[in-house]
Formats: sequence, structure tokens, C-alpha cells
Amino acid sequence: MEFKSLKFPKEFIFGASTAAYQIEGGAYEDGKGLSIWDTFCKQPGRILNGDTGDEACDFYHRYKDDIKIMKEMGLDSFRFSISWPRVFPEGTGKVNQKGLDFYNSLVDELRAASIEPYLTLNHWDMPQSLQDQGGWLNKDTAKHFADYSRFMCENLSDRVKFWTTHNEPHCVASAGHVAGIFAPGHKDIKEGLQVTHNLNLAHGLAVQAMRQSGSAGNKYGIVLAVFPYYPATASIHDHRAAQRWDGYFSRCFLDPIFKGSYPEDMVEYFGDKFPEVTEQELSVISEPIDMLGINCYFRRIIENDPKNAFIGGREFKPRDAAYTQMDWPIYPECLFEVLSMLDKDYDIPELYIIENGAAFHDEVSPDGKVHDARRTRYLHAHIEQAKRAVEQGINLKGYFVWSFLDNFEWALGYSRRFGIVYVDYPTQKRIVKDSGKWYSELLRYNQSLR
Ligand SMILES: OC[C@@H]1[C@@H](O)[C@H](O)[C@@H](O)c2nc(CNc3ccccc3)cn21
Repeated sequence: MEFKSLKFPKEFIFGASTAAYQIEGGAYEDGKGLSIWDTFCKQPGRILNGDTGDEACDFYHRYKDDIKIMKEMGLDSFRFSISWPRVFPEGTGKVNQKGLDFYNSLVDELRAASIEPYLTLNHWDMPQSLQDQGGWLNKDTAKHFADYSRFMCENLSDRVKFWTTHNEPHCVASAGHVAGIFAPGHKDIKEGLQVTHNLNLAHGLAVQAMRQSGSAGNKYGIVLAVFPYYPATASIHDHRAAQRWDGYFSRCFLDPIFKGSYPEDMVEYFGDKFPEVTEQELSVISEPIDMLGINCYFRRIIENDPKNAFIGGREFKPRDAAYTQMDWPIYPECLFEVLSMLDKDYDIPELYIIENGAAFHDEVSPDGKVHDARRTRYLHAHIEQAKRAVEQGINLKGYFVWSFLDNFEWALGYSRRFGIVYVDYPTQKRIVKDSGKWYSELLRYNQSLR
């Protein structure tokens, strides 16, 4: 496929993203402690088909072969997360040396393959033992997270330069503590808002801790899901609903981190459910960061819905749009619009698209290949929007596709495939999909211009 319209600056990096609980497996192996997702998956009815991350893609054992695929594909960078309980089985205290050995080896193998590691410290799999002490509702957990982050930085930052604290903290707070569809499965608005604040605090404490101990030149940041929010109609009620969704899901993280204060409209809207916040805590949360990772897959069209007790709205699904298997509307301009908003409204040194991709029903054809043309079209259209942002002078430094491998899709188990590499779970065989081959050609084209 012609790539001239997808020519990027030579320092622009292309990667692929994953997360520990979704790919590693080895959930009970080599001294790893329980995570809240290990526990959650065992609760009947929580996960479609009763799926768990017990084995997942068996990346814990197969990472060397997977890195060979990454190298053949030409990835510049690989984003992964650390399973906190694999290194600290109790969340604090005694280190599981085999857990640390795994991540040291993973990083060594990536660097040997000239692939830049891009690390996330919390992609939702909190140690169960800390959950037993209140989890993110307990502010002590923020301190434990900072200690864990410092430790990982001390051990890996000679080879890992990109460090992000949380992946999508809003998901932990809202899906995990308000909607109850993610671990730990709580349903309490006030709790969800307190967790929102405590996650922001944990982020700031971790950045401060890593900055004290990490190598010079490290870049610290966070990964947030940021979408364009549209009102379903011109009605003021839908406009206000869309503003509330943007207010909570985006600005209750962006504003304290980059502006040192929570959005006033959100503090007002949530009233006495909003947590107590001190100036000292806001000072910690707004510890300057070097980069912001963005997860953006689609735009969210919101209509007013007073029955939604949390945020007073619901997603509207226009009939004239095309949808992925997640029932997410396909709207490639979402990347350009989000990047433009961030560039206009915030002072962010560097931006990375850390997750963008699509789930479609994939199957292995009789020729043994996976002809996922829809995913290739999705990636092409969205990467074009990333290019558009770069051409506008927005400081976008990289694009990572979600995901490198088909993997465990949280409450939907293995029913959704996002990978550019197909995983046949019964055999753990990998098949590079047509979209993976296309992505590789794109990377090779850009590398040839460097
Ligand atoms: O669902 C695909 C991925 C998921 O596997 C990753 O672990 C997670 O980081 C992730 N975030 C999004 C986008 N976030 C989102 C938030 C609210 C509603 C819908 C999507 C998609 N994904």
C-alpha cells in the first residue's frame, strides 16, 4: 500500500502496546502474588465465558520468541506493563527475585533487538494484599505505589527511558469502583471519586520518587484515555452531558496534573461526593511530567440521561456510523481532534498515542493467514490523522498500536481480538495478520527515510 501520505519525521517512533495481565499468564508462577484481576476473574459471572488471565498469551514464557516477531516486524518500541504483584507479591516488603528477573530479562531482550522499552507501572492489576487493606481507597496505597515505582526505576532505568505511572486511571475509578464491571467490582460514586484523587496523588508521588532515583534523561508521564466528546443533539441538556463526561473522564486527570487544580464545574457537580483535596496534594499531583500518553480509539457522542446517577448521560450510537466489534464508532478524526485540543489547552512537552486499534472478528483462512482488511483500513485512517497532527506542528512523538497480540480483553475475556498478531490460544501459535504485515511495511518505509 502506498505510504507517501504516511511519511513521518525521522525521530517519530512506531510501536505496539500490551499490558501484563492481558498477555503474561504465569499468574501463579515463580512466586508471583495475587492481583485483584486474578481474584476478580474467579468470581462467577464477572468475565464472559469464565475466562481468566491465568495463561493469557503465555508471554511470561514466550517473550523471547515474541520479541523475534517484533524485530522482524521492525517495531521501534514495545509498550508493556509491570505486574506489581509479580515483583512485590504483597505489594510492599519482600521482593520476588524471579519476578524482577523476568522484567530484567524482558528489557535486555528488547534492547538486544534494538526495540525501545516503554513501560507502564500500573495497568490495573493491583496486588490483592493491598486491596485487602483498602486498595486505592487507602492513601497508603499511593505511598506503596511510589515505593514500587522507585524500586523498578532503580533496577531498570539504566535500560528503560520511558516511564508511565498509570494506564487510564479513570477506568480503575469509574469501571472498578462506580460501575463495578472491572476489578475490584465496587459500586459507590463517592468511593470512585476518592479513588480518582488517590490515583492522581499516587501518580505524583511516583513521579517524584522516580525522579529522585532514576537515571538522567528518563522521561516520566502517565497514559490517559482522552476522547472527543460530542453532544447527541443541539439541546443544552446534551451539551451539558457531553461537557460532564469530558469533565470527569478527561479533565479530572488532565487539570490536576497539568494545571494543579480540579475542574471547578466537576467539583461543583459532584458536591459533597467530591473528596477533600489539599493544596499540598495538588502540588504533588502537578509534579511536572515529560510526556503524556494518550489512548484514543473513537469519539464519544453523549445524550443527557438523568438515570445515570454518576455523570448524567449515556453514549449515543448513530446508525450511520461503522462500528468495531467493541461497538465503538469508527471516527479516525478523533486522533487529530484530541491532539489539537491537548495542544491548545495544556502545556505538554511531548505527546504519544499509546493505544489506538480495533477489534474485529478474525479467523484463520484456509491459506493459514488472517486477512483482517478492516483493521488495516482502521490503522491507515487513524495513522493519517496522526500525521495530520504532526504536520500542524503538534508535538506528537510516537504512535503505538493496540495491540501487539490478541489478548485478554478484561470483562469480555478472549472474545475480542485487537492484535496485529493472531494468537491461537489452545496452541499459543502466533500468526502475523495482514494488518501486522501492513504495519511492518509502514515502519520499514519510515525507517528507510531516516
Ligand atoms: O479495549 C481495548 C484496550 C484495553 O485492552 C486496554 O487494556 C485499555 O488500556 C484500553 N483502553 C481503551 C479505551 N478506553 C475506553 C474507556 C472508556 C470506554 C471505552 C474505552 C481501550 N483499551
